[in-house]
Amino acid sequence: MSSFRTLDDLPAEQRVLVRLDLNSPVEDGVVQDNRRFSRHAETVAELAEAGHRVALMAHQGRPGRDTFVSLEQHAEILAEHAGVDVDFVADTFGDDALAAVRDLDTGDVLLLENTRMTDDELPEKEPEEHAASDFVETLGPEFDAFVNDAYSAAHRKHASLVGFPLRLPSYAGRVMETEYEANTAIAEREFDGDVTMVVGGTKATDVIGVMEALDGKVDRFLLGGVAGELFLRAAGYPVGEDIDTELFDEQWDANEETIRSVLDERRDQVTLASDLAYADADGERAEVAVDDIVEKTQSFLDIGSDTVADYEPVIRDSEAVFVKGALGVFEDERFSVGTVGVLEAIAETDCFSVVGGGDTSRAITMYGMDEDDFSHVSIAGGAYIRALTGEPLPAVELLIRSAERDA
Ligand SMILES: Nc1ncnc2c1ncn2[C@@H]1O[C@H](COP(=O)(O)OP(=O)(O)O)[C@@H](O)[C@H]1O
Ligand SMILES: O=C(OP(=O)(O)O)[C@H](O)COP(=O)(O)O
Repeated sequence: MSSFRTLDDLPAEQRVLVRLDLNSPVEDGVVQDNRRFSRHAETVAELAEAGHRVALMAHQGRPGRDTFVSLEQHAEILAEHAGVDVDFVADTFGDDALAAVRDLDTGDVLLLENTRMTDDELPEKEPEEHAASDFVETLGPEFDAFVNDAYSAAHRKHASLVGFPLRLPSYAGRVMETEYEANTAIAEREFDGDVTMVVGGTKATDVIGVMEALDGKVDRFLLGGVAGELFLRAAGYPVGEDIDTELFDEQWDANEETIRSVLDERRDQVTLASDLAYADADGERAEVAVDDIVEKTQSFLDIGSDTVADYEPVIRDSEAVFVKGALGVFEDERFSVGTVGVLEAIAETDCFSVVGGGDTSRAITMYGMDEDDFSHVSIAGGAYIRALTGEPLPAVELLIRSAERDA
């Protein structure tokens, strides 16, 4: 079977360009520490200790969102976890970035600015087009090798993920290697009993896009979060439209056809919320049955308690449960009932369980649950459900192409 090279194959004393996924929750401008830092720190420490000259790239948020911030704080958090100094330069591939890269000595580590701050990074394009961008053509020649550790971003065809492997000998970092192996093994597993997928979160497009491809693998989908509201909207309920957010209408336009087709063709496999929660005039959690919503006047921020009670027995009767996305805004305790209720129900059973996503997996630690009660907790969300379909991840394919080219 074709495979990629790992750090075990990396020659000594390289100038290495490394892609991490440090995309993190940001609260009031403050980047929140999470498992992505501790996991990537292992790769960074290994490269520094081996005496390579290390320049790191990563993205944070999406342009236009509150989470789209500089990586300056990320350098400090990563340094603490890795136990090595991590310098930061507020530039992606301009003169300041090139000067800092050329200044690297053996064992030094430098973090470049948020890759999404260069226009060349987004949107999705073919690898050949990205490889010909100014970003890749300028930065690439400064290095001997490219290491991709960003498994959780490997479903994206962005310049920093698929452009550099066409220019440089490329290797998988330790996180890429272990997450790829774990998620591939999970995708290949067969289950005799029912397989349930809990679908929520804000990145509805990522999950809705793979629901059809998971046909035959997943018996039942339990819906919540933004994705769940979009399904309720398709079923005729006046929810899932933007009031103060930009989460719904754009994703509705992109996914309406697929949602309607999923509902037409496999309505009995999809369970929608029967009630939703919102903040009332006093700021208290209030719940309403979806049948009683006549007009959309407020934002819904969680599934309701009756829905949690509907979902619990389905989880108890499942042989495997996959979670992608939170069922509500669990960071606010008032709206944690759905996410925590469902995760606790999973933890109490002995079913095979996987919880994925940078944000969603954080609920486990935030609410004092034990990670050992789940079979696998992945720092990847969209990449892990794409892997479940058996479809290749673009950035992984490019690592394999690089190994084949240099064989
Ligand atoms: N109804 C909702 N409205 C707004 N945000 C929601 C809602 N339900 C869940 N969320 C948010 O979804 C986020 C997780 O979504 P997403 O980024 O898609 O997942 P992950 O990063 O875990 O892959 C959580 O941080 C939670 O606050
Ligand atoms: O956090 C990520 O994905 P995830 O939320 O599916 O785990 C990745 O960093 C990809 O980020 P993106 O979904 O803005 O391209």
